[in-house]
Amino acid sequence: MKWDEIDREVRLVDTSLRDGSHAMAHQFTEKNVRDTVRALDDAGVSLIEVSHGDGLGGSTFNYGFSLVDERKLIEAAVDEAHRAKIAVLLLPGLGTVGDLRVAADLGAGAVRIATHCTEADVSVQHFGAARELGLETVGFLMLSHMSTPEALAEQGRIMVDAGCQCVYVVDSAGALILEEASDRIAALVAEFGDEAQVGYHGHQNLSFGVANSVLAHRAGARQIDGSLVALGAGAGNSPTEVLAATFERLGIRTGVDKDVLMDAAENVVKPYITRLPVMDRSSIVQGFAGVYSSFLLHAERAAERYDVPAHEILYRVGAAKYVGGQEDMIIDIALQLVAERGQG
Ligand SMILES: CC[C@H](O)CC(=O)C(=O)O
Ligand SMILES: [Mn+2]
Repeated sequence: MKWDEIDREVRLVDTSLRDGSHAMAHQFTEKNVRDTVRALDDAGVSLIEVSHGDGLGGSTFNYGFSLVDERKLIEAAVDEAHRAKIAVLLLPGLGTVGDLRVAADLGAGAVRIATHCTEADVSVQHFGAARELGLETVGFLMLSHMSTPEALAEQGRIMVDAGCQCVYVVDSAGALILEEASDRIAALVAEFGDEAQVGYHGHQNLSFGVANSVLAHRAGARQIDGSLVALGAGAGNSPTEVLAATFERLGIRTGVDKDVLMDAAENVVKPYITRLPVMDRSSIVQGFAGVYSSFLLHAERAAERYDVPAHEILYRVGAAKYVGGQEDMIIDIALQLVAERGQG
C-alpha cells in the first residue's frame, strides 16, 4: 500500500532532522540521520524533513555552518527510507531553484517552501519549479502570529495558486495560544476548500505545541509537524511521540506506531542530543515576545560574547519585530545593551 492510500485522519510529519538542526547547531552526523530516518520509517511516519535548519543553502556564516554537507545527509536519508518520503526545506533567496533540482536528483520527494507570513509572493517560481520536478509541495507561512487569520489566508492563496498542495500555519515563535492557532487554520481551510490542505507547525516556547495541534486538527488541519524529543529551535517543536500518543488517545488515526516512536525518542535521538530543548527563561521570552525560535542560539552566543543577558536581547528582538534573515541584528542589540550599561 502506498503512503498516500493509508487510512489516517491526520498526517504526522517529522522535522527532527531539519528544525532540530538549529538545536544541534547544525552538527548532525550521517549516522544521526541514518538512525533517525530508519526509526521514523519503521514507525510509519510518511514524510521526514532533512536539511540545514535554515533550509537548502543555509550552511553560511550568518546562519551557521553544517558539520556535514546537507546533500550528503539528504542522500543518506533517501537511502534509509524504505517507505517514507524525504522532504527538504527551502527559503527563497537563501536556497535557489538550482538547489531544489539537486535535492530532487538526490531523491527528495517533497519540498517545504518557507516565507515570512506576509511575503508569499517570493515563493511563486519555486512552487512552479517544484511541481515541474514532480515534488510534493508544502508552503510555510512563518511567524504566523504576526498576521491576522484573514491576511494569512490571502498569503496562502498566493502559494496555492502557484502550485502549493498544503499551506502551513507556522508558529515559529511558539507564540500562538489555543484559538489564536485554530482561528488561523480555520481561515486557511475556508479559503482553500478542497484545493489544498492546511498544516500546523508548533513550537513549545509557551508549551502549547501539542494542544494547538489538537485544535488545529479540529479546525481542519490535515498535516501536523513534530520532532522526536521536541528536537527543534527555541523550546523545541511539538514532540512527535507525544502527538502520536495524544491523537491515539483521542481516537484520531495517524497511521503511525506511538510505541515505536517513543522507542526512537528514548534510544535513538535522546542519546545524541547535545542540548535538550527546554522551556527556560530565554525560550519563554521568545514565545511571549514573538521571537523566531531559531534566534535562540544566536542570542545565547551574543550574550556570552558581550556579557549581557540573552533574555534581554530577546525581549528587544521581539519589540523590534525582527524576522528570519535578520540574525545579525542580534549582535546590534547586544552592542546597544553594552552601550547603555556604559552610560548607566
Ligand atoms: C529558518 C526556517 C525556520 O526554522 C522554519 C521553521 O521551522 C519555523 O519558522 O518555525
Ligand atoms: Mn520551526
